[in-house]
Amino acid sequence: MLADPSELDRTASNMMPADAEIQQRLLFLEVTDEDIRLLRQIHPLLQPRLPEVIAGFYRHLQTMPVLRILLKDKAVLDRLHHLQASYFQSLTAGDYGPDYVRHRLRVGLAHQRIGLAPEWYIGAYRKYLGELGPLLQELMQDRPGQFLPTYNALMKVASFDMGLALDTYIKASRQQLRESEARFRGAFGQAAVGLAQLSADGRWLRANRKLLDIVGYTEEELRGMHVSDLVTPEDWQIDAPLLRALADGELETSSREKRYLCKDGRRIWVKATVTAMQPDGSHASLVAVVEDISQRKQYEEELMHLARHDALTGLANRTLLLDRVSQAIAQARRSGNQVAMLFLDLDRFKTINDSLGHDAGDRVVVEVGRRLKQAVRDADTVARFGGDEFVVLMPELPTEHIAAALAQKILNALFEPMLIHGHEVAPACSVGISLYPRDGADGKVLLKNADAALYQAKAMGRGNYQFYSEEMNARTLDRLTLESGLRHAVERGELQLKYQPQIDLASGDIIGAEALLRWHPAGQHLIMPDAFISIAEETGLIVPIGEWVLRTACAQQVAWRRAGLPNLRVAVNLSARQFRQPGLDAMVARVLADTGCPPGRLELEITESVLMERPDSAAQTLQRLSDMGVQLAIDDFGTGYSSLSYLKRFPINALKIDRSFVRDIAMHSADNDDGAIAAAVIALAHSMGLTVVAEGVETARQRDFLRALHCDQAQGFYFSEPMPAPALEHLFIKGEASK
Ligand SMILES: Nc1nc2c(ncn2[C@@H]2O[C@@H]3COP(=O)(O)O[C@H]4[C@@H](O)[C@H](n5cnc6c(=O)[nH]c(N)nc65)O[C@@H]4COP(=O)(O)O[C@H]3[C@H]2O)c(=O)[nH]1
Repeated sequence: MLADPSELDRTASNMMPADAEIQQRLLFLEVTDEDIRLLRQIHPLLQPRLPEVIAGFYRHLQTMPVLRILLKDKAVLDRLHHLQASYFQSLTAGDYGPDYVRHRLRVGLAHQRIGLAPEWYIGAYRKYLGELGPLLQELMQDRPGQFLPTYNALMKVASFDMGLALDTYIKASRQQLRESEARFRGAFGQAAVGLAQLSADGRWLRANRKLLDIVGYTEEELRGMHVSDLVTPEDWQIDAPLLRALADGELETSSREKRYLCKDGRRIWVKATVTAMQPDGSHASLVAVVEDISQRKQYEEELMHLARHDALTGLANRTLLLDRVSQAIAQARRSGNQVAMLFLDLDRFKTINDSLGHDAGDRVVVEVGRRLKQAVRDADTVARFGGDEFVVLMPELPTEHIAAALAQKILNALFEPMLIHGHEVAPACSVGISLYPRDGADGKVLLKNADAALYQAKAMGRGNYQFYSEEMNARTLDRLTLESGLRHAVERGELQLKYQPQIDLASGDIIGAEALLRWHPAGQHLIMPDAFISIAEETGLIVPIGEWVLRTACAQQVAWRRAGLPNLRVAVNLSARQFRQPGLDAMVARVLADTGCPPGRLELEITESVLMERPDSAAQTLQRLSDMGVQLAIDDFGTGYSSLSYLKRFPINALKIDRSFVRDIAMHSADNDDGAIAAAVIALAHSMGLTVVAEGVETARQRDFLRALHCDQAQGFYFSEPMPAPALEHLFIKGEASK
């Protein structure tokens, strides 16, 4: 593209030599008045021939491929033609003052701008003079004696022109250099990234404002420093060979994220890209582009932390735990030690959540996390898997006794009550333990097996720990299998009821039995309710299953009566979902009518937390059931944080004291606080006309203790485990016989 004409004029004017210099040049070229006279004389003769000279000149230029490219644009060519014509007109006009010079500079500039290099320029002049020689000779045939002086005069002016043209090249190039340097200085100084020049051996030579801001040094301070002074020793170990490779030309560019040590002692993250400027020259200099990426690194670290930690407790999550397990296994493989995985969940978390709210649940989880951290060694990892599930990883375990000791320590730690929203909560937990290498070769298998052991610990009555054993595997069906199996459990006749006798503490007589559900899928082990009731709840399967339980238990009550047993009471558990199911009372009435069980011989057990979820509608449902004559009991009393006076609003008949409560009070003597509280609860319940049933009585001491407190009834392993209906019949008959 040809430059803007007014810009060309301006630049040409800026380049104008002083008048004295013009005179000096003409003098040196020996341009005389005689020369000017001769040129003026030939001037009119030359004019008609100029187009042919110019055309020949451009034809010549276009014989060179490189020039052909430059001149291919028609507009450029036309403009050059035009300039050339006016040039020729003034060449022999005999006026070589400032206007002439300005014009020459302008033509030179135009050529320089389109990239016509000086060597082509000089070649072009040679072409002119070569063409003009014979032309002059032809035009001056009548004055052959003047040919040489005229040609000589033409040569002098052409040389003057050539000098001016070369001036434009030199001055324009210098100007361009100055401009590009100014641009570079501007860009360098104001760049939004840190920029620096370094010597090949890594000394700082120059740095821009941004870099100085990043590192906190002044340019003078930095100039005396070496790159190794800014990086950490670990980073320098990596950087040193890279710097050598850059200086030796083996590497063009190196880009790394690393830490810089700032003047104020801070360590920041930067991305430094260092490029060798003359990789093959002996004096390579290096240019560094330095970006402060501390913020990005911080976000990355936070993201990384979030991705590997539980947000509520800050403990490791599953991903981080599995990572640590792999490390621990690799380490154990070398040392010959074992790795233990302790899987635990809280025994009463759902109750806490339901009765005290999710906020309280969260606080319990946080506190449990804190206690677990306190219980373990620094090298152990405590992870939370969401909900109330925690896992502790113990690497480098010389013997499994240490895992057992930690499990016991954890059980004790979580048994200690915590104060949440003014309530004393003792979440308690069960623990399942698996060991590498015995129980699995990788984290996932170890987790699965620790979970199976946990399941077993719960089935054994919670609040204890179990090591994994091979037989447990069969019992840990995964959830999906359970769910699909459960759908057909009723129709396939896989459900069974066991009955746990309930004893009148004063007389020792069996006065009733609690129906407890078991599921026995064909060809598999028996499955305990803890493993499937929650799935039945979530899927709604509890509604048909619950009806089956009620119907079977009521039918059993009638069968026992027919078999000659007294009018025993059957207790049946109602789950939360069942309790909220519309038409519950109608269903109960239908079952009672169908089976012939007297309503007063059926006791429905509802947990405290179910009542507290929606107390008003619960009261209405209970009232309808009570109106039918059905007995109502509050199950697991003591775990749900409701007060006795609160329960007054519900038409209930009995209170079942939770077995953890029974275990607590019986561990102490009657004159202790717990004993006093138990005595007060029983007395208060009596004053409200409620029967008190103690659950989970396991020892004679507990029985005696409860009897001394005037507790009415009890059930528990001490009297009998849950058993099939015929077994209960035998037990009853044996008891009668021994009277
Ligand atoms: N450590 C210890 N445990 C004792 C002792 N005496 C009895 N147990 C166990 O304590 C549980 C008492 O039942 P629950 O508190 O209603 O707790 C029941 C109840 O909430 C639920 N469940 C059982 N059957 C049904 C059912 O038909 N419907 C509904 N909705 N839930 C049921 O499953 C829970 C667990 O039932 P099971 O595994 O049969 O566990 C039974 C019983 O075997 C003792 O002395 N020591």
